[in-house]
Amino acid sequence: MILRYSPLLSRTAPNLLASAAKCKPPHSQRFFPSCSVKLSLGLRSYATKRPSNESKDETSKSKNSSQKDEIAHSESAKSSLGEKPGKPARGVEYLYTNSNLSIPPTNKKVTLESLGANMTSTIDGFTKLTPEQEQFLENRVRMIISTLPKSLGEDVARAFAEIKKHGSPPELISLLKDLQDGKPMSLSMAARIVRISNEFARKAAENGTASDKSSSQGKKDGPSARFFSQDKNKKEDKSNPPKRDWFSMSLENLATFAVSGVLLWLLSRSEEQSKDITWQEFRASLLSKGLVEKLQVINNNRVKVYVHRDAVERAHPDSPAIKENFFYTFTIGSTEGFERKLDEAQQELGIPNNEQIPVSYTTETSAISAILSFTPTLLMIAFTVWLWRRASGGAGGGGNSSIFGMGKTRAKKYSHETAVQVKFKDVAGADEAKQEIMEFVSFLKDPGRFEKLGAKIPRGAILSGPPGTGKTLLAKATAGESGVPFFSCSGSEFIEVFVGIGPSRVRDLFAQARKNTPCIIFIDEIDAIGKSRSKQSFGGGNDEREATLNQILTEMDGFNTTDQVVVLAGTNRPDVLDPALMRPGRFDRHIAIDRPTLSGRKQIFSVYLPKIRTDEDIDFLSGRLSSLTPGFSGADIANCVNEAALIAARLGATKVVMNHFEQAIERTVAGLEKKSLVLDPEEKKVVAYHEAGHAICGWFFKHADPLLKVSIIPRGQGALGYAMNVPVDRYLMNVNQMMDRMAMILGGRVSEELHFETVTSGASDDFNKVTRMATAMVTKYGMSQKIGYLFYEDDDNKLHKPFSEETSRNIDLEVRRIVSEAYDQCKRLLTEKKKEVGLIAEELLSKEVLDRDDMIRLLGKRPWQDNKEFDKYFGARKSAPPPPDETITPIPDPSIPPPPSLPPNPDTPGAPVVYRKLE
Ligand SMILES: Nc1ncnc2c1ncn2[C@@H]1O[C@H](COP(=O)(O)OP(=O)(O)OP(=O)(O)O)[C@@H](O)[C@H]1O
Repeated sequence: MILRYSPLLSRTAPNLLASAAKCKPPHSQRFFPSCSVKLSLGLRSYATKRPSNESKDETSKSKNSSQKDEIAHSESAKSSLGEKPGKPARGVEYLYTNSNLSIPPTNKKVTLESLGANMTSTIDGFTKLTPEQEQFLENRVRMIISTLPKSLGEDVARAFAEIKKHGSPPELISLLKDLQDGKPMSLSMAARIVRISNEFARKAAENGTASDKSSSQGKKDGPSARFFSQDKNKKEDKSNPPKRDWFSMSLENLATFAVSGVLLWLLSRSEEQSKDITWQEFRASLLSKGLVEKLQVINNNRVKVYVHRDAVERAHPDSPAIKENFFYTFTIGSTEGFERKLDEAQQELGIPNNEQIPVSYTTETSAISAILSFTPTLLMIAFTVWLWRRASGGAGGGGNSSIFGMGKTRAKKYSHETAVQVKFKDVAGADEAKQEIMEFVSFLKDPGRFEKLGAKIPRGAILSGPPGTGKTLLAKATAGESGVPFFSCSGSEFIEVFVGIGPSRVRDLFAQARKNTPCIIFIDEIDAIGKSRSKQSFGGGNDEREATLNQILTEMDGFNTTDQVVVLAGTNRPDVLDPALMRPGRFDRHIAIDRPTLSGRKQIFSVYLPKIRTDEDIDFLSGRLSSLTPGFSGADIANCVNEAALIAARLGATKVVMNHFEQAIERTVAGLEKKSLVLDPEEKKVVAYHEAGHAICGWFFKHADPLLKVSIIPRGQGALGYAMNVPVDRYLMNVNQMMDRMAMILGGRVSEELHFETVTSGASDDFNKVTRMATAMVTKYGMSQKIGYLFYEDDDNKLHKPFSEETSRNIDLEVRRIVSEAYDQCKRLLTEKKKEVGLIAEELLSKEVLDRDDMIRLLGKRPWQDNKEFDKYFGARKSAPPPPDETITPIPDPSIPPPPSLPPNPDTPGAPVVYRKLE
C-alpha cells in the first residue's frame, strides 16, 4: 500500500538518519526533495551500526517515530539519487545471513517519501494527492459512506471529490501518513478527519450556492476556480475575515459531526484484524526467522507484533500477515516477565544488542468505554448549543433583553385580522354583567365622551363566578364589540421555575399592550398570581408570585388616564384576591357572574338549540329544558345540547328529539347508565322499595320538589337507583320546606324498614344530607330555639370549636331532635301509603323507569299544586309527537351490540334500540 513505510528502511545508516533529521524542514514537504539531494552526498548505502542505547521503555516510542521519519527522509534521498533500496530489514539481516532466504533487490512498494516527491503544491499549502493516496482514501470513504444516512453520505462524497480535485491540507496528509505508519486510529484522529471532510463539504456547498448565483462567472473560470474563489476572496478580505458562526451550526450538524467521528473511529478499529498466537509460536515462527519489525505492548497485557510484511510476503505469499492491517498478538502476564523472556530469546537467537527488536508501550480503551466517556461532553455541548439557539431564535426576534426569551409574554393576541368573532348577543343570560362591561366598550370606542365630562375611565374589572359561567366569553365579547386588539393569557402562565420570569412577562405584556392601544388585556384565573399576600405568608409564601403581583400592581398604576388599555381578569375565587388588586384605580369594577337563573338558562338554550337539527318547537324546548336544569352553568348547557346531538347521532336518528335531550341531562346529572351492573333479584327489590319510598314522599309532601322520574337502573358512581326531583329556583327555604325535604330524603330507609325484615347500607348518603341540613338549621339558620340566634361557621382548619362543651352537646341534641321529627313525619306517611309504595315498587321492578305520567296513572293527580313554570312544561306529556311523515319503528342497529346483561327491551326507555325511518 502506498503510505506504508518500506521495511527495508530500517537498515538505513544511523548517521544518514541524523543528518536527514537535521535537514528536514519541520512542516513543509515542499522542500523535501532538494534537501534529500543535498544529503545524499554523505550517504552510506548500508550500515549495521545502530545506536546502542536503543531502549525498550516508553521513550522508545518517540524515538522510533523520529527514527522512522529519518529513515523516510534518507530513503527518499536514495530514491532521488537513483539508488535502489532493498537491503534486509533490521533483525532479518542476521537471519538472512544464516538462512536461504533471499531478499529481492528492489522494493515495489511505494514509500511515503516517494509520494511526497510526487506531491504538487497547490493554493494555500494544499497538496495534490497521488493516485495511490487517492485510492487509500477512497477505500475508507466508501466504507464510511456505507454507514451514513444518504444526505450525509453525499456530503462526505462531495468532500472527497473536492479533495481529489483540489488537493488536501497538510493536516490530512499527515493523518494519512500516521495511519499508514500503523498508528491505531484514535478518536481524536477520527474527529479531525471528519472535521476536515465537513469543512470541505461545507466549502463545496457554499461554493455551489455561490456558483448558482454567479454561474456565468463560474463557467468562465471552471470548477476549480469556483471552488477556490472563496479562498481568494478571503485572502483579499483579510482585514475583515468572515466570522465562523459556530452557534448557528444546527444541532443536527453537530450531532452528525460527533457521530460520524465516532463511526469512523469504530470502523477503523474494526478494520484491524488480528490473530492470537502463543509466545512459543511467536518465538519459533516470527522472532527466530527475523520477521519481527517491532513490538507494541498494549495495556501492559497484550503484545502486538509488527512484522516485516515484505519479508513475510516473500517467505509466505499466502500468509494473512502480508495484509496491511493484520497483526499477530499474544498475551503476557507482566511486562517485566515479558521483557526478560524477550531478552533471553534474543540472546539465544544471537541477535546483537544494537539490533534488538524495539518495544513500545501504549494504552488503548475499548470502543464502548470511549463512547461512554465522551457522552457527557457531547451532551453538554448539545445542551449549550440548544440554549444558545433558544437565546438567539426563541427570543422572538431580538430586542428582548430577557434570557432566552423566557421573559416574553405568552399572551395570545387577537388583532383586527384575527378578530374576536364573539359578540354580546352570544353571551346569553348575564344581562347585568353585560350592562356593566358595556361601559368599557363605549370607553374604548369613544373615549372623548367620558373625558369631556372629566370622568376617569375605569382601569379594569374582575369577573368572578363559578366555573363555566361565561367570564372568558364575556371578556371576548367585549373585545369583539369594541373591535380592539385583545391579549388573552392565564395567570398560571406567569409562573415559571426561574426567578424573575413572572414580573418580566408582566412587563412585556403591558409594554405590548401600550404599543397597541386601544386594547384589552384579559388575565384568566388571576387568583394564580393575585392571591392575598397576607394569606400566603402562612407556610413560607411565594416570593416569585408576590413579585409578579407587585409588578401587575405597578403596571396598572403606570397607566395614565388617557392610556386606552382595559384590564379584565377572571377568577373563581374572588375571596382570596389581594385587596390591593381590588382597590379603585386598579380593578375598579367587580362583576359577579352567577349561575344562570331559569330565564337565563332559557336564553342560553335559545343560543345553542338553533345550532342543532331538531324539529321541536325551540321556545317550548328551551323552556322545558331550562326547568330541567337548575344549577347548570352556561358551559353545562352548551355541553348538554351537544351531548343530545351526539346521542341522536349514535342512535342513528336524523333529528334530535326531546328524549335525546332528556337522556343528555340525565347523564350530566346522574352519571352514565351502567346497564352492565346486574343486581341480584333480592337487591333489586330492596332498591325498588327504597326508591318507591322517596317517590311517594315526593308525591305526597306539600313542599317536596316536583318528582320527574324514578329509576332503578344503576348510574354514575355507586348509585343503584334514583328518584329525580326537579328543584325549582328557590332563594329562601322555610322550616316546613326543609322538614319536608328531609322527610323525603329519609323515605328510602323508612320504606326498607316497613317492607323488609332488616335494613341495608344503601341509605348512608341520605343520612349525610339530612345531618348536614339539620346541623345548618341549628348552627346557621337560627331554627332551633334551644341554641338561639347564633351562627357557627364550620372551618376544618380551626382546631378548636367556637362554642362551649355544653353548646356542643345542645347542638347534638337539637340536630338529633330535628332528624327524628323528620323521620317520624316520613314514617307516618309511608305507613299510611304502604300499599302505594308496593304498587310503585312492583311497577319499577317490571319497567325499571317510571316517569311522571306513570305516577299519575298509578297514584292519581298529585294532591298539591305544582310550581306554575313546572306545570307549564310537565303538567302532561309535552314532548312533541313524532312528525307524521316519519313512521318510526324500532329496529335494532346491528352495529351497536346489545348490552351484556340485559336483553334489549323496547318498552324500557334508554334500552339500546335505534329508531330508523322505514324505507
Ligand atoms: N352566558 C353564556 N352564554 C352562552 N354561552 C355560554 C355562557 N356561559 C358559558 N357559555 C359556554 O360555556 C363555555 C365556557 O365558558 P367560559 O370559558 O367563558 O367560562 P368561564 O367562566 O371563563 O370558566 P372558568 O372560570 O372555568 O374559566 C363558553 O365557551 C360557552 O360555550
